[in-house]
Amino acid sequence: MTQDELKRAAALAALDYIEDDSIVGVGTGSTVNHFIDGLAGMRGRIRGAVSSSEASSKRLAAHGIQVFDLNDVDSLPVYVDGADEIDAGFAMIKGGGGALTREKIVAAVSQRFVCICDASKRVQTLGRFPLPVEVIPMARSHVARELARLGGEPRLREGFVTDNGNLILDLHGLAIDDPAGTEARINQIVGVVTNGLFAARGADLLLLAGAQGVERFQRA
Ligand SMILES: O=C(CO)[C@H](O)[C@H](O)COP(=O)(O)O
Repeated sequence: MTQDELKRAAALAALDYIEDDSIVGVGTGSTVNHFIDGLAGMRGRIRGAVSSSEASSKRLAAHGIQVFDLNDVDSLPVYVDGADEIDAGFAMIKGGGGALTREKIVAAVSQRFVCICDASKRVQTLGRFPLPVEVIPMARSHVARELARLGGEPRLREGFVTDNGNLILDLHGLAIDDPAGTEARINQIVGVVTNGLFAARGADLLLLAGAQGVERFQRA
């Protein structure tokens, strides 16, 4: 199977966790695009979705799925999203698509985070994938200097502006032994909106697609 076929298999497995009459939290990325396409088949059974990006909102709307403003929703039973890396403790690096801040917000109001991935995303230690950090534009150089002090090499994502009008610094070469500590530490730098470590609020369920099919792992 190709990587895209594996992503699709993981995404479709997540449909098992969607409750009738619910509003679904929806992430961003190529794996989630398969999930949205699958969700279209449940259109009459769900109330709609809360989306983590303009791209996902557009795709949901194209399928006739109503997109709710998060401010009009108190809580979501399930949030479905992909990841760039996930470790054994279900901490993740996310934000390869630059939607990390809205993803973190929607995940925060969701009762259950269902992570959908192909098997290549599972790692021993987070950090081979560059860690995205969303930054207020005027703080770009200050934040880059502070990130460099942590030991990594920050690189501006050229030509990219987030849905929130901010910039992304991708932090290369940082071995992340303490995901929760690193997440908190980077978020304390003035000018950082948030970073792509999802450790304080990691995944609850991992649907991992490999050659043998989709394996389901519940967070201990
Ligand atoms: O965090 C994300 C977007 O901001 C994505 O979930 C992550 O980048 C994985 O993407 P893909 O499903 O395309 O491999």
